[in-house]
Amino acid sequence: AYVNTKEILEKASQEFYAVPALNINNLEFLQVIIEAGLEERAPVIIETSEGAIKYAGNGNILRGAKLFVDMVRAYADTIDIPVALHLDHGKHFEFIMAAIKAGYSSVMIDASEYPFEENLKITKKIVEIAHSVGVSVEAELGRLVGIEDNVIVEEHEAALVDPDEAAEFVEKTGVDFLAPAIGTSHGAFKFKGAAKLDFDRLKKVKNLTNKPLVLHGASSVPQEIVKLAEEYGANFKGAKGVPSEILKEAVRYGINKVNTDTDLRMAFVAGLREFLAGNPAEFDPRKYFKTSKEYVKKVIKDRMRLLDCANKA
Ligand SMILES: O=C(COP(=O)(O)O)NO
Ligand SMILES: [Ca+2]
Ligand code: NA
Ligand SMILES: [Zn+2]
Repeated sequence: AYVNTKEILEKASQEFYAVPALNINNLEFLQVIIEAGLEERAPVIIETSEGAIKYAGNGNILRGAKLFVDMVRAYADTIDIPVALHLDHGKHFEFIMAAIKAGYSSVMIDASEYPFEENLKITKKIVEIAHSVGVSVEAELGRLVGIEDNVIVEEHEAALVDPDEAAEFVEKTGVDFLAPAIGTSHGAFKFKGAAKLDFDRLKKVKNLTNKPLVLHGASSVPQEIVKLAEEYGANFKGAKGVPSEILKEAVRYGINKVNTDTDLRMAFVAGLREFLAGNPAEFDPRKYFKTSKEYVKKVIKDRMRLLDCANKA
């Protein structure tokens, strides 16, 4: 069934488990996410960035948004696990409105690069619009280090979430779920030194807001995938993600939505490289994505179990 993201996350927050939010750009990722959800009996949160919407619609934003809603609903309306579609890192009004108009379950308004008051004002406006038509809203406080949606956020600018600000922010905006920056970053090259998240801030944000919380930049960059891809010519030197143990701890302290994009991308390309190296004569796209899809599916199933949302559909 096609549901509102808030429904999935409120339940997760009550029962202290988390659901992976899985980014898609094409049909193949959607197919294996649905298969994984059905096999694990897990709720499914699918998300698309603004770039994915532009990509799918050949630059036409509303067409791209509608394409994803129609694809996701074609699956969701015919299966018995809950499925939600979320706009990830909505930064531009045009994309947020297109997602709402097309029928997304929820939208993120990411105004985290602005000062607090500005972020609050922008987020409040989006919440009013989205809530008026039953769409739920995610917002972000603090900034991730490293590359944030192809905007390089310098180390020194990286500002982790201020828990007291978070309480005021949630109170004044009415946002449904919140992404507190606690030390992660997007992409395959996280952390300068040892992987470390600020759990003290996380616990405070949870206690002060009592809202479902989102961890961005949560890919683990499994080393076996890195090695396999490198065996077939990839160059992923220095790739590093969030260790599983740290993810489990984050869930214990109140993270309920775990944004996962990089791990899916790396599994897909590792499978593609391996398949193409071993099948020089193959040119049927229903075949040469096979290994890629298997690897992506396994990453997703493992993560559903790790986050404890398996058998929670
Ligand atoms: O935060 C993410 C994904 O993060 P990763 O790059 O760690 O998969 N999407 O919004
Ligand atoms: Ca941001
Ligand atoms: Na998001
Ligand atoms: Zn993110």
